[in-house]
Amino acid sequence: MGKKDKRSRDEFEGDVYTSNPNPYLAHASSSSSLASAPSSSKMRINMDASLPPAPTSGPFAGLIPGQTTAKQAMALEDGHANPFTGRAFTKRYRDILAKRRELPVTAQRDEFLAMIQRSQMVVLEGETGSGKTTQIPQYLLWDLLPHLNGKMIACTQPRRVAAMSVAKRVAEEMDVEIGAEVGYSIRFEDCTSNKTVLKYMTDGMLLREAMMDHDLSRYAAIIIDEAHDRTVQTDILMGLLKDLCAKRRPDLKLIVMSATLDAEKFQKYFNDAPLLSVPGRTFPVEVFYTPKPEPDYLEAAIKTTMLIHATQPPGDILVFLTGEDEIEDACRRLRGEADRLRSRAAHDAPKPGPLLAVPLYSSLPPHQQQRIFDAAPEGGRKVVVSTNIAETSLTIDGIVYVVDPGFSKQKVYNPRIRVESLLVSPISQAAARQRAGRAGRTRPGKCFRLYTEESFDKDLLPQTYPEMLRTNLGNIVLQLLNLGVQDLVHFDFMDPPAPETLMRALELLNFLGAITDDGELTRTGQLMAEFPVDPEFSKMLIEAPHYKCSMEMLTIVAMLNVPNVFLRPNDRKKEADAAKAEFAHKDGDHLALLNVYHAYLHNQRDAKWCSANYLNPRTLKSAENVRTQLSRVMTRVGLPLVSGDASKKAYYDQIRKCMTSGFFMQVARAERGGKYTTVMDNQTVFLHPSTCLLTNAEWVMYNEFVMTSNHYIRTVTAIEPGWLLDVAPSYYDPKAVPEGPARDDLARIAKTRAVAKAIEDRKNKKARTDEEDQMMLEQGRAAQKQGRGKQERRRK
Ligand SMILES: Nc1ncnc2c1ncn2[C@@H]1O[C@H](COP(=O)(O)OP(=O)(O)OP(=O)(O)O)[C@@H](O)[C@H]1O
Repeated sequence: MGKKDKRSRDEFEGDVYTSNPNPYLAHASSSSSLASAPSSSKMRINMDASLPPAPTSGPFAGLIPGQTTAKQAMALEDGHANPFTGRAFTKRYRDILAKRRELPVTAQRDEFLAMIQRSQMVVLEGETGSGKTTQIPQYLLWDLLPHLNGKMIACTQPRRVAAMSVAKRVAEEMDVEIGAEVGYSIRFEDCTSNKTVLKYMTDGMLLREAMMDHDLSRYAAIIIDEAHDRTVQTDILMGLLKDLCAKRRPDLKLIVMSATLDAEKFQKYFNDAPLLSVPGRTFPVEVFYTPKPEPDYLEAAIKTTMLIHATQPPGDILVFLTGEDEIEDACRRLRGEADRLRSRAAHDAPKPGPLLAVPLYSSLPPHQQQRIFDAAPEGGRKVVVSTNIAETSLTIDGIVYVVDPGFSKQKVYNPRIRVESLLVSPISQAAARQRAGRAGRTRPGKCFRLYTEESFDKDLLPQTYPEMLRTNLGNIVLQLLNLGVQDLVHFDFMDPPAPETLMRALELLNFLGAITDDGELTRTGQLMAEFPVDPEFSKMLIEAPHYKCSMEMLTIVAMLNVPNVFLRPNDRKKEADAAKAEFAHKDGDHLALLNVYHAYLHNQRDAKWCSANYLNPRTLKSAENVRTQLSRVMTRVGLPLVSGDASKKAYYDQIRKCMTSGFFMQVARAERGGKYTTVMDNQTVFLHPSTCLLTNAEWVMYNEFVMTSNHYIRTVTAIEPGWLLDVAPSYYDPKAVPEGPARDDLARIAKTRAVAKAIEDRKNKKARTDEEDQMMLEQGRAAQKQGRGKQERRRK
């Protein structure tokens, strides 16, 4: 038994600590713990009221939370039985354990523990594959033993697929069932139980939990992984947790893990927290560059992949592309090329093996994403073609080759014209290193960069530009307000967003009725924050019962929150367009989406029916899933699920009007020559060629602004300008609208309405006066009659 251990034993058995070097226990008040101590003198007493007494028997006997040494923990890991389950360790566990002990991070287990036992916050920087994501949470688990006080350890990931797959790996490493001691939580899926002590989750899920419980009291420690990714959610979590640690949870441990050399910036942000650098990686990765720039990265990626397949020793391939359509297209082409290669192989030459091409992108349902872990075909190869969601934390066993064209789709936001778009842009050097790091995890690897070395050095930014600085903040501001952060201007952002972007977000929320003029969250705002979608969509859902179209709005919002359902293969564009026209609605694309969804259900979700109609069955399935989740939120917050009468003329008007209540800021008016002008920002735009709109609508609302050589508006529906005055009277006060035909129209409608109202008022007033005259007349007659009656009676 170690020295520390012996001392703890002596002090714990029936007595109170007198001196405690552990900051985890340091803030405890002795009187409170004494008062709550059981009378038995044999009971161990812990000074921290938030921690239960450490056990005197069983596998964890003698371990004091926050004081465990690596040696003690490793002795338990090496033991006969799993201390968590009581079951004997399996052979597979021991095999994996041997490999884990070879990871670079193992050498620094003691150093890490000493740091986290001394300091509330630690920044950890390590090479890809050094063991951060899988090992550090387990080190903490053995140290804090959070199960002893019913708390958990959380490890956040920017991406769902990583949270799920790492949790599964760690459950295997700990020899427990996934969902029991080790679990994961991602949007729309919670795989945890009351046994869970280590939870991998997306940063977005932890933020949602923080809305319910501002102190995150269920957690003993939180690890923010892949902090260098700098997603908006990660940045907000860092700000919130920093504040929480300082003000309300001195007992909470916080570890921020990053793969890059930017660790100093994190260290500084976290009040000069100690830094642990983990050098070294698992296996070497050889990097190759192209001698000259490639004119078409997609073609180059396919060519390189086929070349590897035809000439390189066994091993699977991971190819990075930018989006769903491109990936599906590449998978089809790779399958075709591989088949051709096999059929063309000379009789006497060795035949290249079969090739399994698997796509990976965020909108694929989770079970389909899991296909990337399928084994390669016998004697052949697996190629995973993925967006940058495979860039971090993922280990796909068998990947030896990485093909990196150097691009990804990135958000860009222009607050001046309030347009957010996804643009294919060059990745950063840090992202390129991450990509290369997907090889060399379970054996040595090779990375083929489809750009020159000079380009890597000179053209790629060292770090990924924080998402916070290039995104629309509407949803984030709503979340922060719901988390109780009132002073957004002074919120401790690592990189504060541009004031104009923040102002635009506040303006949007104010016009949507989510916040007051003083920036306080309204009841509508609180309801809006419950929905995991952009504020315009949640506003539509909240307004839906008023327009008697909750069911329709759920469908439309769900369909707009999944990728495009319409397929349009290059060689069958005409047929695909004809199939799409069958679903068209004269008033626009949103109603066409409603038609598609109804037809999908009517045809029993049949995949064959989908492909005959050029619809993507996977996307429709996702839409159904999103719709279910949203309808659960509506029910939970008490919004009635009502529907109108589709045979009535007003039915579609009500739906369009409800959509306008959310998207009134995205409206354009027709000009001559098929052009439109956005009403408030005066941008000239065209209807996207994909539109189903069949009328020459003068006024339209749109969902997306697409920037190419021309500016297009996509997913468009005809609206009445008068609705704008109904749903957003102050935004569309004609005085606030820029001069031009739109303003003239609105002013004319406002004036006509004012005149009509005046006439109505006068009519009402006249009706009132006539009514009053009539009443007085009748009263007079009655009085006369009464008077005559009296006279007669008197006469008699
Ligand atoms: N599912 C798995 N199958 C086989 N080996 C795995 C698996 N997951 C992890 N490993 C092994 O553990 C090593 C460390 O993985 P881990 O995810 O902890 O690294 P990391 O330092 O967090 O890297 P990164 O920052 O790139 O995610 C891998 O390189 C690999 O050898």
